[in-house]
Amino acid sequence: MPSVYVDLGERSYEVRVENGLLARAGDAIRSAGLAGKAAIITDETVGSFHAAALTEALTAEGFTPTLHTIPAGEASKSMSQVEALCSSLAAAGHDRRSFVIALGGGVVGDLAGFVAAVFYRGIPFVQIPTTIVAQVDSSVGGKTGVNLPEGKNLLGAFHQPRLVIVDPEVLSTLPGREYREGFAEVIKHAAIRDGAMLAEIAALDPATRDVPAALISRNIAIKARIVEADEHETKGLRALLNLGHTIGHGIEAAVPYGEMLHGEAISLGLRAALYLSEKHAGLSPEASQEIIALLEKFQLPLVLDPAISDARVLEKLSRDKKFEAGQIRFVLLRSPGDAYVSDQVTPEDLAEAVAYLRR
Ligand SMILES: NC(=O)c1ccc[n+]([C@@H]2O[C@H](COP(=O)([O-])OP(=O)(O)OC[C@H]3O[C@@H](n4cnc5c(N)ncnc54)[C@H](O)[C@@H]3O)[C@@H](O)[C@H]2O)c1
Ligand SMILES: O=C(O)C(=O)C[C@@H](O)[C@H](O)[C@H](O)COP(=O)(O)O
Ligand SMILES: [Zn+2]
Repeated sequence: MPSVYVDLGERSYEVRVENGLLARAGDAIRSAGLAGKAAIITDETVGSFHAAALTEALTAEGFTPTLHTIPAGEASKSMSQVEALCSSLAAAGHDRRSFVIALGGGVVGDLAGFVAAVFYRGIPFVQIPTTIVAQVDSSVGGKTGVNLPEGKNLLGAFHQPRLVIVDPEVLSTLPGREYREGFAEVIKHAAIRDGAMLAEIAALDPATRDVPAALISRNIAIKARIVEADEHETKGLRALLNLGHTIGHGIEAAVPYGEMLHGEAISLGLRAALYLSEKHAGLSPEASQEIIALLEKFQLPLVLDPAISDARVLEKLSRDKKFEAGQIRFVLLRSPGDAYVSDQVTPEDLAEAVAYLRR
């Protein structure tokens, strides 16, 4: 199973993709050069399934980990949890030689990564992603942070992990809804950079809940190459990974955090981005439909709930981090695999695209 190396100079690291790797996590972490005291951060659900195996694997290698558990769900991606976790780490005797292990989905990864970025002004961390979203996307690239009531991911830091441990076997405990949402980010990666991957996704049978390890690696590699070229999203390339996220984040933040899963909101955001790509980027309706059919295949939402008002979505998305000095920067697709950042999209277009999601 191909592992992926993320080449970022002194911040480089390996993303190891291996079945059963969780049980060998202690050895993998030691081999990556980490030797201090470990703080495992997880959520209640993931912890109940996988924390014991991780603790055993670490103990077998001579680590003495402490366990810090948060409630499951997006509402935990908050500054109050950052403070609570930092206090918990300090109380457990962690210091600047310690390191954090994020065991969980994107919520745990973003939150624990941010804790690692700020605790004692920064300590190392390891990602052990347990959802598809986290294995193919959030565990790689070093974007860490939390939400504000005003919008998604508005506080954060770039802090690269020292190692990412991807064990596809941990996905066996993932509920169906979380399995399906993961494909929004997979379909996004195909749309941005790898049109041929759309056919591979189309060949999967969601009923089998299969997630081929090769598909996970392929997604990690797509993201890794983009992150290597534009680690801090200053060159207009990393912003491509935000396809579907301007309107998607607006929708995710328009309801109480956790009500809609990230991938579900991104599915709606992708449909809106495809609409604007047909309007401004010459995307063919056939290509657009090919991508929508995949979102449908994974039963992802495509129509916006009438209870969520357009005005609320537009207010939340107005804080999109890609916008600068009032200029809207929006990711469009010319064709599958060919995305770019456009400054052609107007506020009226955004309102039109949100309204389009009613149909
Ligand atoms: N940093 C990045 O680059 C990046 C990329 C994509 C998404 N994200 C962020 O990731 C978050 C979404 O991540 P997510 O979709 O993984 O959500 P999540 O972490 O909330 O996980 C979803 C649910 O699945 C449960 N779960 C996780 N792994 C499980 C397992 N193996 N077995 C059983 N249950 C399990 C969790 O307890 C949770 O209830 C959002 O906050 C999003 O903004 C960040
Ligand atoms: O890693 C990136 O860059 C991404 O954009 C990946 C996204 O899937 C992810 O949701 C990310 O957290 C969004 O970043 P943000 O900067 O828009 O908050
Ligand atoms: Zn995302």
